[in-house]
Amino acid sequence: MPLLVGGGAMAAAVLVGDPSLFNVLFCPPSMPRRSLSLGGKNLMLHQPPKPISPRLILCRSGAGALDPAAPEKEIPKVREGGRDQRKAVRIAWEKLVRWSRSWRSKAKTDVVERTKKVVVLGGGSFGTAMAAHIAGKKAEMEVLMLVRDEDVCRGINETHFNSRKYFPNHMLPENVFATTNARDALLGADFCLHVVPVQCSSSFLEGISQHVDPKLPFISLSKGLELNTLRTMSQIIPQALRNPRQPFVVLSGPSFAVELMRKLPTAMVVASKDKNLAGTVQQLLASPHLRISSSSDVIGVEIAGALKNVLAIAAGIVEGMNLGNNCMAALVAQGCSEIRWLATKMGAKATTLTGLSGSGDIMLTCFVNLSRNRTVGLRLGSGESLDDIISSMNQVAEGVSTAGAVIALAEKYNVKMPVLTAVARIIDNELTPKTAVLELMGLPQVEEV
Ligand SMILES: NC(=O)C1=CN([C@@H]2O[C@H](COP(=O)(O)OP(=O)(O)OC[C@H]3O[C@@H](n4cnc5c(N)ncnc54)[C@H](O)[C@@H]3O)[C@@H](O)[C@H]2O)C=CC1
Ligand SMILES: O=C(CO)COP(=O)(O)O
Repeated sequence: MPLLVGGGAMAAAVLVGDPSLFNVLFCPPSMPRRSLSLGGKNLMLHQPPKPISPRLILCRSGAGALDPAAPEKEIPKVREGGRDQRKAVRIAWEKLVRWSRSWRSKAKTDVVERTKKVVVLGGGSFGTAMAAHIAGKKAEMEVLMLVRDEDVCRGINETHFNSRKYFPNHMLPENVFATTNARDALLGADFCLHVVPVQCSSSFLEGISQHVDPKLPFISLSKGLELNTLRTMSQIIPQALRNPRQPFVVLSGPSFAVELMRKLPTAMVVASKDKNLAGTVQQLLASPHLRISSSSDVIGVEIAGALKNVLAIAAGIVEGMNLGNNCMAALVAQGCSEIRWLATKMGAKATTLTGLSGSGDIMLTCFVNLSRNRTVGLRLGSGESLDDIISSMNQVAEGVSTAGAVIALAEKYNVKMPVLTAVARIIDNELTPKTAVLELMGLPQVEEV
């Protein structure tokens, strides 16, 4: 008969299944009972033998938890060790600080020094936050936002606020300006930040391509896949500009615009096939409150950033349906696996998917209410229709369009993606959230891969 060690809630939950299947090994001192009544049966609870095999410890943790008679005289020794340990930790920290200082002393600052103008395509939430961030690096730098709306343009130039839809409480630096004229915006720019939603990026860029210098580095911040073509931004930008050599960098990671605007500590990653360009953009963007890592894994960063938005919708649905924390954790873990399966088949590195653009952004958007994609899911899970949700939103939720593209990609690469497919079916109004959950729970119990 199997031995169940521990008498807490987890053990009780296991026993509820079939108490007769277990012998219970009870761990004092927290539950000084000798018997437990479950399902009408009285179970005998045994004191653990001493010492107990660690293999038997199922549901208690913490040093000495299973040894109530741990000798008092050992305590001073632990305290001695504590002092030594604190010293070791201090030395390790000091080493880190020295390493960091020497690294910083070697860090180049010439990129910011020689940058005179940055153009930001897109005057929405993230475009505005990034414009303010870069402008904050050097007052003499001109940061020019290309926007569509004349009122927004006037507001930025005359009052230094982009307050029509975004950031009514955040004054922009004096060196942020706006224009509705693409030629003026792009003329003489050293870098271009692309922050236009993915689905309209291609037509938008085709319309301004005649003003784009073929050597102008494009830094893409848009996260998603184009619905019918399944293209990522690293494909959309050079194709729309008809220049396969347009310098390209993708910038991604956990970064809500509002927190960047408030200068809260944030970390992102830049990825480019051109290592020098990645390093240059890293220098351009890094600041005391924004850490920028670099990578060469463009496809990994792009796919992670696009798919996390679909997973965030799923997380919102779970929240909206009140399915609990166990369900949320299981769903997000499964979603992470699905993203890894697809992305690695497309050539992404597994390490990218556990980094800032993968796990980092998944944690942020799946678990934090500021996410618009999660909010879409939450409202779907609470019973609202997608049409009502979309028509009441004044900002983009990229996961809605990307969901359809993901399923086509999954088919192309022959990857099973139950959670992300369920999101696409719910968005297409072909499945209710409740049926989706029942069907997902009924899938075969398979080996973890
Ligand atoms: N807001 C955030 O916290 C973050 C957003 N992003 C990504 O940045 C991209 C943009 O997002 P937001 O700025 O937040 O969106 P938003 O909805 O706040 O703004 C979108 C901007 O794009 C413009 N736009 C829309 N359609 C257009 C078209 N056809 N042609 C030209 N411009 C058009 C709008 O006028 C608006 O200025 C998205 O791909 C998003 O995933 C990435 C990280 C963080
Ligand atoms: O990508 C984001 C943060 O990293 C923003 O997420 P949402 O588009 O869901 O708000």
